[in-house]
Amino acid sequence: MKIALLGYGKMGKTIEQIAINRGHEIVLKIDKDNTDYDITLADVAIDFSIPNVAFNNISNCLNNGVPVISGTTGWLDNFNNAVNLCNDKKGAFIYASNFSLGVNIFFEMNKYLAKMMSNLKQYNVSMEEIHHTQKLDAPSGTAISLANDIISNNNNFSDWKLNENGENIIPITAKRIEDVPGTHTITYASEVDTITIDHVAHNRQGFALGAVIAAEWIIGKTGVFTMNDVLNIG
Ligand SMILES: NC(=O)C1=CN([C@@H]2O[C@H](COP(=O)(O)OP(=O)(O)OC[C@H]3O[C@@H](n4cnc5c(N)ncnc54)[C@H](O)[C@@H]3O)[C@@H](O)[C@H]2O)C=CC1
Ligand SMILES: O=C(O)C1=N[C@H](C(=O)O)C[C@H](O)C1
Repeated sequence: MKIALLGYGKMGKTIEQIAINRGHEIVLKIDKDNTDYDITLADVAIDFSIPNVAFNNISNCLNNGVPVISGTTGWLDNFNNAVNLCNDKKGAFIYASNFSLGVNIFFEMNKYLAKMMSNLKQYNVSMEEIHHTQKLDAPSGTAISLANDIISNNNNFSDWKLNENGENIIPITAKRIEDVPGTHTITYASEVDTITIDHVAHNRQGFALGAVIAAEWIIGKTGVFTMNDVLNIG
């Protein structure tokens, strides 16, 4: 498979190693100094870039009939536009706030726990995410997915806020610490006890492998998909 890497930073480079080990060819490595390219050279594109260029990258792929996987976070104001463009062009597109198998299992655990806690109003939920200091967005895309899944599965919470508490609000704290690949913790606390679940990434390999598996899976398909479709969980 001929792969275009849209974004050749920490994730782009990790994806490159895994893709080559799985027998794929990297035909384009695009970064901020190299944005003039012919996307039709690729069978599939993998976008791990920056929030304000992700939608342009995705649109360019969809307008040229190239299936696209995007892991870039912080651009979701344009998500519905990407979905509409994909449907108009009969293209293929997957966005995931987190491509790792472990986090996708964690997403399911979070939904299950949120549902279980729905009748237990004595518990307040909160979330903490920790990432490296170069991260541009806060809260993380993964934290937003987790919060939205709690809201969909638990009647006690209707919104999330960064560093803000309030009735029916899930407060999210974002910490930035050198070299942390990604840690997410969800806490339900009552006066008598605390229940905590967490996911700790040890490196970026899990995210990158999931993105390459998604790219392999999407070839020949039409539509907007999620990692649940790829991994067949949930
Ligand atoms: N969904 C997931 O599983 C994961 C998502 N991420 C997200 O992926 C994104 C990238 O993360 P990192 O690789 O750690 O960041 P990074 O800062 O190391 O790399 C970003 C790259 O984007 C490039 N870039 C800038 N302008 C561009 C343009 N116009 N076209 C193409 N590339 C351009 C930069 O030159 C750089 O190479 C972030 O949004 C991060 O939150 C990161 C890890 C996992
Ligand atoms: O920027 C990162 O590094 C990560 N970003 C994603 C997010 O915002 O959730 C996924 C992962 O946690 C690493």
